[in-house]
Amino acid sequence: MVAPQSSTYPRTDFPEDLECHPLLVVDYAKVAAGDEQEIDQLYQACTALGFFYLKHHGVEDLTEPMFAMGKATFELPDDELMPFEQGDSGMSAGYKKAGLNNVDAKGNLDTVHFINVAKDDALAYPEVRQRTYPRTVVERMDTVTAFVRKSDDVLQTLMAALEPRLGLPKGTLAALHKEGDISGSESRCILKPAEGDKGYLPEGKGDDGNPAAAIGAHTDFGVSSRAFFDRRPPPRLSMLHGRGCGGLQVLPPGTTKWQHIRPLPGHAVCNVGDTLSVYSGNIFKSNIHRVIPPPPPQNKDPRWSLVYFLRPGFDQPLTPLVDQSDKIRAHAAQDAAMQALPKGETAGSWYKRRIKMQRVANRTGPESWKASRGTEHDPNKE
Ligand SMILES: O=C(O)CCC(=O)C(=O)O
Ligand SMILES: [Fe+2]
Repeated sequence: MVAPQSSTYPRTDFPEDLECHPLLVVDYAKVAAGDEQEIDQLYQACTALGFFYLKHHGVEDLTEPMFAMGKATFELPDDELMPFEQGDSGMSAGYKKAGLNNVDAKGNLDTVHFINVAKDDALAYPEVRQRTYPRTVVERMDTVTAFVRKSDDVLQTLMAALEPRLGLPKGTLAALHKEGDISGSESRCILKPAEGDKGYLPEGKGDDGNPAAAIGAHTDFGVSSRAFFDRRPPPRLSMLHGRGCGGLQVLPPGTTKWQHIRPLPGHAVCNVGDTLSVYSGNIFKSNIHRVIPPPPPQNKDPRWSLVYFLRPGFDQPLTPLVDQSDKIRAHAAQDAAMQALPKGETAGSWYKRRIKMQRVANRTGPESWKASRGTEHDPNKE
């Protein structure tokens, strides 16, 4: 069945009867208005799976122009795109061509294209703070700037609402994610092309004989709002927007079975990433997730998604905020993953190592894959 949601994007529906992992729903408008019950719900989501749906977030009208920017970019010929490829040195901003990242220890290749725009570049435009971008991005920088600005505000508001629950003084988390400090914060438009389309790559075979992932199992770095938070360190908060296409899966703690996240119209999927989890002393969870080819009939469609990743300034130490909160100190003291955190990491060193080690060009064997995960210190994660 073709869902009549967008005249420019006909697609099939996510299967109604497919079993999915339920997520708590958080109403952004209520959190922003200081509704204590809603903030409790947000706190609960961050301490359990670290993933939740976010509604009434105000980013709704900014997503289709971002997908249009992505479409124009991915249609460019390779000789125009490749000069902006993110490269093998640990930079995320830029174009990432499908097939240049690994998705598992075996060395299978990813099948998705990214166009990542650094918050630093979007907000400072026309000043170049990290790098330059293809003309399709530059021509639409006002679109990108609006999306980055709004998404960043949403995630900063959520973090600020959580500070009292963590026992943190007001403004502690904002200071770690300060505008103007060079960081890994970025917008990301993702395309997994349909079979036969430009840039399509078939998935390889995993160890279990099933198709390999399109994006391998990982946690996010900071805070994501794609539909919202991801799992696997480095730290962050993210916000994810889809176009109704499935394929995102989570591996709930203590289980071995990957579970689908159902795409819900108008809802972003948000998740806590590694940095926010570490700052909280692991009170908040950064959960492992991945993207697989969407369940039929959506496996015949192109898969589009859009994420905003909020990540701390590169120079910020990556360590639990034990001096600012007794609650965090007490939690970190009895948390095995926090005790095993590598010393001397910054948000930047953690992030760059992970980006770098998932690149095919830097693969030495299963150990380089492991070094890209960010969870190697954590006895509770694979
Ligand atoms: O496309 C998605 O649904 C998830 C993407 C993701 O997890 C990521 O880019 O970190
Ligand atoms: Fe992710």
